Amino acid sequence: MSSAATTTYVLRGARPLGGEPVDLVLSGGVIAEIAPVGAARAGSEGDGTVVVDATGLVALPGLVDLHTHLREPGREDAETIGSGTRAAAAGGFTAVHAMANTTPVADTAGVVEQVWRLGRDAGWVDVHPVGAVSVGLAGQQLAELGAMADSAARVRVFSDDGKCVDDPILMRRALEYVKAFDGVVAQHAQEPRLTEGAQMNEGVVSAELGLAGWPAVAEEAIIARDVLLAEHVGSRLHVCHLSTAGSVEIVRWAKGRGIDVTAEVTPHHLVLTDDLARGYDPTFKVNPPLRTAEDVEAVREGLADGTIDIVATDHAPHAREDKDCEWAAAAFGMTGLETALSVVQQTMVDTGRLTWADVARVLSSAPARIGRIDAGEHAQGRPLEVGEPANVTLVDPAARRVVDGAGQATASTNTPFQGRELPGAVVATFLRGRATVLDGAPVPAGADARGVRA
Ligand SMILES: NC(=O)N[C@@H](CC(=O)O)C(=O)O
Repeated sequence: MSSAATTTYVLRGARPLGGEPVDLVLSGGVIAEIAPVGAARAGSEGDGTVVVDATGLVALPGLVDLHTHLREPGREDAETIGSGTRAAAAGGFTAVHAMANTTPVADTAGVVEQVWRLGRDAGWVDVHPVGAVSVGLAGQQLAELGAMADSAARVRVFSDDGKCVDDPILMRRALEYVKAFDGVVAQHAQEPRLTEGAQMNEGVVSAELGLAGWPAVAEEAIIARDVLLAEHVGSRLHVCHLSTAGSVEIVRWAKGRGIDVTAEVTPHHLVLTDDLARGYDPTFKVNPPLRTAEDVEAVREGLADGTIDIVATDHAPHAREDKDCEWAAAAFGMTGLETALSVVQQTMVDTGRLTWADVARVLSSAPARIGRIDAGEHAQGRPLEVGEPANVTLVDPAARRVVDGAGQATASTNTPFQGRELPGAVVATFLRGRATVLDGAPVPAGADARGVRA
C-alpha cells in the first residue's frame, strides 16, 4: 500500500469545521497550505494538481470510529475487512477500531496482527484492532493483553464487546493491567443474569408484544460498578454504546467526581425508539436495545453537554439468514458506518445542539484520543492545520438522500434507516492525502483522481 499520496488536491472553497470558506491544499500526505479562496499557490491544474469544487462543503478531520464490527476472520459472508473499511471510507471515516468478537476471537497477538495487516493492505482506512479482554470472550481468564499491546497492531483498546466482562475480579485485573501501556477497557455494560433471554428494551412495548425485556438497570448497574472500580484502581474506563437516561446520570456523576471515564452513544440510540419493535422487524433488534423517547432525549442532552464523549457506530453487519427470520431467532445488530454522520447532523447539528466543530470532536478527535491514535506517523483526529496529516472529510450538509441498504458499500443490508430520508452526504474522504472517496463514490487505491468535480 502506498501511504504517500502523489496527487495534490486543492479543495476550493471548503469550510473547515463549518467556518469561512478557504482553499485547503493536500499535498505529500499533509495539509500543505490553507489560503483564501482562489489564492492557493498550488491552485492551477496540471502537473498532478486536482482542483475539487468544495463550495458549500464542510471540511472535517477524517472521522474515527471506536466501535466497528468487521466480521473478518470468520463471518466474511456478512462483511470483510475490505467491504467494511470501504463502507467506512464512504461514511467519511479514515480510521476504525475493529471489535474482537470474530472467529477466531481477536485475543492473541497473532489474530490482531492479521486484522491489522489486512486493513493496511485494503488501504481504505487505518484499522486498529480491539483486543479481547478475556480468552475467547468467555469471561474466565485474561487474554494476552500485553502481547497484543506490544504487537505490530499496537492494541490500546480492549473489549469483550458483545459480552459483558461481568466478573468484577476479571474487570479489576483488566483495568489494572492496561495501565502499563496506557490502554483502556471498553465495557459492554450488560448484567447477564438480568438480561437472560432478553429480546428488546423492558417497558410498555415489550409487555405489549410479549417479548422478554432488557431492563435499563442491567446496563446501569454495570456502569455504576465499573466507574467505582476504575476510581479504585486509578485506571481508564470507556463505556460502550450507552443507551439509557440513568446511564447518562451515572457517567455525569462519575465525571464530576474526577473518575477517568469516557462514554459513547451510537447514532441509532440518538434517534430510534423501542416503538419500532411493534412491526417485529428484526432490523430493529440490537444490543443494547432501542430505548424510549425519554432515553433518546437524555443521550442527546448528554452528548450536547459533554457527558457522552463520542459517537461510535457499533456497525454490526449480519448475513441475510441471520436477520430474515422471526424476531426471537434473529441476531442483534444494525449497520451504521454509512449513515452515522447524517444521523448526527439530523439529530444534533440541524437541531442546534452541536456545531460542526463539536462534530469534529465527537466523531474524530475524541475517539482518536481515547484509542490513543492521535499521535505519531499515522496520527488521526488532528486539527485541520498546515503540517497535519491530510485526513479530511468533505460533507455536503445541504444534500438529502434516501437510504438504500442494497446500494451501500457494506456487504450487509441491515440498515435501520432503509427508505428514510437523511440530511448530509459525504462527498470526499482523504486518507493522508489520498482520495478514498470522490464525488460520493469509493475510489480504490491506484485510481486516485477519478471522478472529480473539477
Ligand atoms: N451491537 C449488536 O447488536 N451486535 C454486536 C455485538 C453485540 O451484541 O453487542 C454484533 O457483533 O453483532
